[in-house]
Amino acid sequence: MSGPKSSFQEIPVIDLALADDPASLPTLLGALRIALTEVGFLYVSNHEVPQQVIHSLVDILPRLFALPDSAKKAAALENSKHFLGYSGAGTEITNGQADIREQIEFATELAAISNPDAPLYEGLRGPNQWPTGLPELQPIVENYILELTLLAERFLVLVAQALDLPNHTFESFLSDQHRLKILHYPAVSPGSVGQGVGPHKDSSGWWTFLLQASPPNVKGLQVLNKAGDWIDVPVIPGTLVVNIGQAFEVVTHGVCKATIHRVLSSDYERFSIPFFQGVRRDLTKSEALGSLGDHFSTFRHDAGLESEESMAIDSPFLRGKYDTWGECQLRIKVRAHRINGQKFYPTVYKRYIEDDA
Ligand SMILES: O=C(O)CCC(=O)C(=O)O
Ligand SMILES: [Fe+2]
Repeated sequence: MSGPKSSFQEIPVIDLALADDPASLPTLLGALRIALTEVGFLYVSNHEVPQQVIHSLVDILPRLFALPDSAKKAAALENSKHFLGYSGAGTEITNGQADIREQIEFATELAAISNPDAPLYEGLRGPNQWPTGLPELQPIVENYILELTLLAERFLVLVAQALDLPNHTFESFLSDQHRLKILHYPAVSPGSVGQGVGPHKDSSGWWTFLLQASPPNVKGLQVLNKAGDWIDVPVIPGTLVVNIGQAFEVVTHGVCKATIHRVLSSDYERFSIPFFQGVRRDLTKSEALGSLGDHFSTFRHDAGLESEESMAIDSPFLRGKYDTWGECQLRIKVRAHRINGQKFYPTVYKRYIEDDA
């Protein structure tokens, strides 16, 4: 066991351009390994998502959220069995409290599953809903999802290398559906602070890639360090914020942590866009724990990385009664959006709501 682990005070920036030259790659991988095992949050710069793809999306946000209610309602999430579409501020609950943010959730465009024998969680797959009155939105969002899908895959190769694993180790955990949330945190009255989104670990994906889409003077995102202090994650133009999701924490046996974070509302409105790289819905607990267990047990013997907490993974996926990642996801969605749960998943609604595992 090493001494007390350093409690990070800021979020590291990983320059992906260093991967282009074999001479600088080891520097990148060393920094990434520290970010993975000691912080769980990082920025990436030189990520190669075309600036025009990002700018088009950022530019359209004010118009998107200024659409009339009727245009937003045309894409209402509560009409989607797949939990895709628009939901108003206060309708989503994190940590038992309503979040002050409105959002529109999209995903890789997929047809709904029609096989009645498919597991219930396959209902998460399905088509996007688009608000009316803003036809430019669809190609902009689709391009962005495509670029982020590619970036996220490239990034996983570096993560594998940083953790001494073969390049494509993590691809086998990915699903056909990645999800994108476009978030608007309205300003709260001057001087007050509200729950933009409550403290949480990301539970919907393998990794999260977040575009903070407001100017640098707009604060809000914070990360909890090991000493229990909230550390600001300021906007750094040209970067994306990248953080670990719970499935990755499970597969790495807690060596790489899904770090807790939150957003505080302020007297500035704020826009942000997390991309959640999807995890295979049929991934079971035994597969998640078994596949790389031996590899990560060697990390725990490595003096620099040994820690109690890395052995006690706190995960609803592991704790809960549901064996697949897909069912765990469906439960999360039903609990976050109860109208949809009641309407589309009546056979499991009560069980999921009452199960606080
Ligand atoms: O808006 C942000 O900066 C973070 C959002 C977030 O943590 C989430 O939606 O999981
Ligand atoms: Fe999050």
